[in-house]
Amino acid sequence: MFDQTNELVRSFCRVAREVQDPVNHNLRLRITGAREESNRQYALPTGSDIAGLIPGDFSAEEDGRDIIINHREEGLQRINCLNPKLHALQFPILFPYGEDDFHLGIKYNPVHASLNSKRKNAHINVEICHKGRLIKYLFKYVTKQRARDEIKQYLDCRVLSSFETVWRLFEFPIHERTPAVVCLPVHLKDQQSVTYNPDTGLQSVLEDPEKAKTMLTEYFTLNRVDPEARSIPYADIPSHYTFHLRPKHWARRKQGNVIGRIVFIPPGTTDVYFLRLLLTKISGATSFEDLMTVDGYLCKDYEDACLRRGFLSDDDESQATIGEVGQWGMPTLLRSMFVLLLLHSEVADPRKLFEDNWKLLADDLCYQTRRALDLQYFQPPPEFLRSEVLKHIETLLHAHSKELANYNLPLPVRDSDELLGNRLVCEHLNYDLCMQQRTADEIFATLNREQIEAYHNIMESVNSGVGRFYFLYGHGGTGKTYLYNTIVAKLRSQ
Ligand SMILES: Nc1ncnc2c1ncn2[C@@H]1O[C@H](COP(=O)(O)OP(=O)(O)OP(=O)(O)O)[C@@H](O)[C@H]1O
Repeated sequence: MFDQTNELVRSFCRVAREVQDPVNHNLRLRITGAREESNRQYALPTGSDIAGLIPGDFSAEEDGRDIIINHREEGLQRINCLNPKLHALQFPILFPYGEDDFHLGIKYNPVHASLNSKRKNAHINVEICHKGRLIKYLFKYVTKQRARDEIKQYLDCRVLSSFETVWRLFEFPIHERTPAVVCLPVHLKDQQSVTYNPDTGLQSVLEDPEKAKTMLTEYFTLNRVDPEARSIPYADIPSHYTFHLRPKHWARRKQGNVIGRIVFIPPGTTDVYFLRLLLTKISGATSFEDLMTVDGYLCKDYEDACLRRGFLSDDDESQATIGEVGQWGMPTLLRSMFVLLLLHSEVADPRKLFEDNWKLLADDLCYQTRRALDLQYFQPPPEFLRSEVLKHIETLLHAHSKELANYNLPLPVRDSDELLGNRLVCEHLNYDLCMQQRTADEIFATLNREQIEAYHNIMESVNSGVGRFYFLYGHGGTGKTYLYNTIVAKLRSQ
């Protein structure tokens, strides 16, 4: 592949052939950076910036990253490390087309690259360049990545580890997403986003019928022409149809497992939120007006249509919204959204909505409490977390001049630290449940017959709530503490 695609390799091979000929004894190959402007991602990289690409042992006699060529007549000739062709010579597998350096959109032929690496043709350049240590180094620097700020260097594409190089050359998957998700837009009539070239002029944008088409408008068109599509909700359309861009239209899906997701619109009074709500509930709409029409009556807006269809009479939609956002949103977002719902969405029973969802809204508070108390495994009591959520909601409501009482929500316990109980008790409750369970299981397996008998007696009393009083006695060193520890670990794990 290098012979065919890499200009530098071709030049070297040509010169190599020529120098075999005694007539061309004094032939000279010179590489010049004649390019006026470079499309490289990083100009003139320094050694410290490309820690992974410095060949050699960093020893005193190190000759930098220059390439040395042994010319028959003139002896050793140096190609300076600032020559932009250097990378293509040093790392022919990374820059198979003789590119100057890494840059966005770098040409890459994975089929040829992997074939080449299998055939090991990649060595040809290294031999010509007389840089044998390079091969050693490519493997050696696996353990020699001395990146100072690894994350930054990785993000800047400064470090390309040998694992990654091989991974990409062999086309192993970089990421996986199964099934593929198609994002479905929602917009009001004639309010879709349009991408256009500023040089073409706005009039031509307006006159282009394709610009007026979106997945949503074409969904309406599909419903007009395809009776089978009418039973499928907008969100499920990508599972059955694929969207083509030229011309824009939905066509029946022939293969592939794909799901659709309608873009999230925050709840509020915006019409587009209610349009989305209609699209999630109604199948087969043929136009925006069709969605707004209820029993032959054209409603004044989408909210009106939702009301007439009875979508806003209960809190199902609010519950579903919290449930949906709870899958991916942080609890802070959820709490803000809960308050937004209270403020704008006419929640019928705010108290029930709170009681059903407060645990979701408190997801981060357990962690925050642990950090505040510096007790890593402490499990705050539920009533404490519930009270903390209420405090957060109250603060958010205050920003809108509202009170918890306005929505019939319970009040938080003002001195909620009391709910946490005694600090010493908290410290004793600071244990990892899984670890306790493991310990209990491990020790239990080693108990002797008498210990097991005592264990079952005591545990039965605890589990049944009888609360008997036991006195464990025996000679010193006969395993009383051992048994006690087993029982404690078991009870703590519960
Ligand atoms: N079933 C068991 N399997 C393995 N080791 C055990 C078992 N029971 C007790 N041991 C070990 O025996 C030693 C003494 O046990 P332990 O300290 O529980 O005795 P004790 O009855 O509480 O002693 P003392 O009355 O002196 O406090 C400990 O090293 C403990 O790990």
